[in-house]
Amino acid sequence: MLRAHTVAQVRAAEDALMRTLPEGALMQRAAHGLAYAVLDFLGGGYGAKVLLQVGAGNNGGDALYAGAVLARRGVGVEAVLLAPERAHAEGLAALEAAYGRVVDVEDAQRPDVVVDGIVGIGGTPGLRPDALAALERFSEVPVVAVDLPSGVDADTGELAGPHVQAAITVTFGTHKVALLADPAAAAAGAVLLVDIGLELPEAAVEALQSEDVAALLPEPGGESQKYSRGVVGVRTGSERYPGAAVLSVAGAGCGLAGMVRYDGGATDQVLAAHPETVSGAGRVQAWVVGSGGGDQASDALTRSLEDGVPVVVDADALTATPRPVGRHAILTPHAGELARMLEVPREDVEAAPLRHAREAAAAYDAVVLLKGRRTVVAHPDGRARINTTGVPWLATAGAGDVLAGLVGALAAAGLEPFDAASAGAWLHGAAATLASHGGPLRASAVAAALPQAVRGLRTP
Ligand SMILES: NC(=O)C1=CN([C@@H]2O[C@H](COP(=O)(O)OP(=O)(O)OC[C@H]3O[C@@H](n4cnc5c(N)ncnc54)[C@H](OP(=O)(O)O)[C@@H]3O)[C@@H](O)[C@H]2O)[C@@H](O)CC1
Ligand SMILES: Nc1ncnc2c1ncn2[C@@H]1O[C@H](COP(=O)(O)OP(=O)(O)O)[C@@H](O)[C@H]1O
Ligand SMILES: [K+]
Repeated sequence: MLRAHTVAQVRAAEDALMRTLPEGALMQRAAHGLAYAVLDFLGGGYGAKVLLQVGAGNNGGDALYAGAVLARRGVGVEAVLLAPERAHAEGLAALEAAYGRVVDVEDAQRPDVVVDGIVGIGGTPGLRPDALAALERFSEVPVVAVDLPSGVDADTGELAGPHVQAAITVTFGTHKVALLADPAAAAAGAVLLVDIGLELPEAAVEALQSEDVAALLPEPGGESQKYSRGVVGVRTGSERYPGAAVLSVAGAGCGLAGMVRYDGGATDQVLAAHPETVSGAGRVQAWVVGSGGGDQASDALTRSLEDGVPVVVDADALTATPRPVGRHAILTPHAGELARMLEVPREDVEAAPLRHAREAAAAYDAVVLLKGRRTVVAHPDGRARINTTGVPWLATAGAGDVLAGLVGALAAAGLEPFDAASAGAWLHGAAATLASHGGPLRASAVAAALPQAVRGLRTP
């Protein structure tokens, strides 16, 4: 499991560890990890040029110490001090002892990499004008961010004005929430974690990794039969929107549940595309409702909720969902749908997806899966997972229908709603990556790639 912690949690863990270590040891660990990440990024040290942007706090200290390591490896290191009188004194001495140079930003040479040591977990979101001006001098040069891309809100993943756009972020001890949650996570680039030995409490936000998903997936045994593996019922689509039914059944029929029942208005099309589907109502272990359901979505939702089994609620059924609906429901809105449910502007949801998913989970007392580049799965008890698989090509019509069916299959197979939603999002993204091969994809291709994504988890 990849874990992200809040600033308060990180500070407490750092304080506890620092009491057991010689002065400055922790920063040395961080700075060495940072320096080697920069060397990797440069593909070697000798003859390369690095510019450090150094703020007044310990984030700047990390950059200065790393600069000293780089300078000793033959890198030409220059440092711009944004607050010269408050720059980390020992770090600055180390840099100068290694023949790194302090320069005014207008005198700096064009570097191969800018190291952003402006501000880390001690910052207020946004960037001050002097920091912004220093960054703009070499705006086309890739940035390695220290701990966080400066300017983002570490605990929420929200933005408040200008921020660094990094190629990579080298973070220390644990991920910060902003490195998982969009929109800030989109500013971090690839994230590298340097272990500095922190003992951390339960994470504020998690991201499932392949081994976590593998452990959650159902495993049929010799005694299994189709009913014991779980039956997923699908009440999606309509005469007007048969495609949504075909796609949600494609997701539900990924093979992780034992059987798919279809009980909606597009039976002929569903059976033509998926002959293994059983048509008509019957006993199920989870329902999927809403996608392409039009006017019938609300009725399908009401009937499905009466069964007391998990219900995946998508698209047209979302605004008809009672508040609270209860913990057997899994709501799967995109930002526009969640905005309508919470009666807020869509931009507000996009600017703060983690916060809005959590608010909705509390308001509905249900698991909420908010779709996006970084899909958020929020539990009403406050837990949250963020999905890191997928490719932008997945933003295509019908992809959400496949996801709803897949999550329904996992719930029918016995996963808790929170696990079904988060493992479903992971597999959906992994299947999209396989189907894409770096190019465009169709939603049906994502469904077709699901068995391969599952196989990939099972092959050591
Ligand atoms: N503690 C440890 O053992 C370890 C700590 N580590 C490292 O320390 C970092 C935390 O260091 P920190 O607490 O010194 O705060 P930090 O992030 O440098 O920011 C404070 C400075 O930024 C300034 N500033 C604020 N907002 C700003 C803005 N919007 N735009 C511009 N400037 C702004 C603010 O200025 P002021 O408000 O004082 O004028 C203040 O001077 C952490 O992220 C990690 O990198 C690692 O080495 C591991 C061991
Ligand atoms: N920029 C992006 N990068 C990766 N995945 C994305 C991005 N934008 C959206 N997605 C994913 O694409 C899917 C789109 O689903 P949705 O919006 O419900 O489409 P539809 O309603 O047409 O099926 C979701 O799984 C979502 O997480
Ligand atoms: K930084």
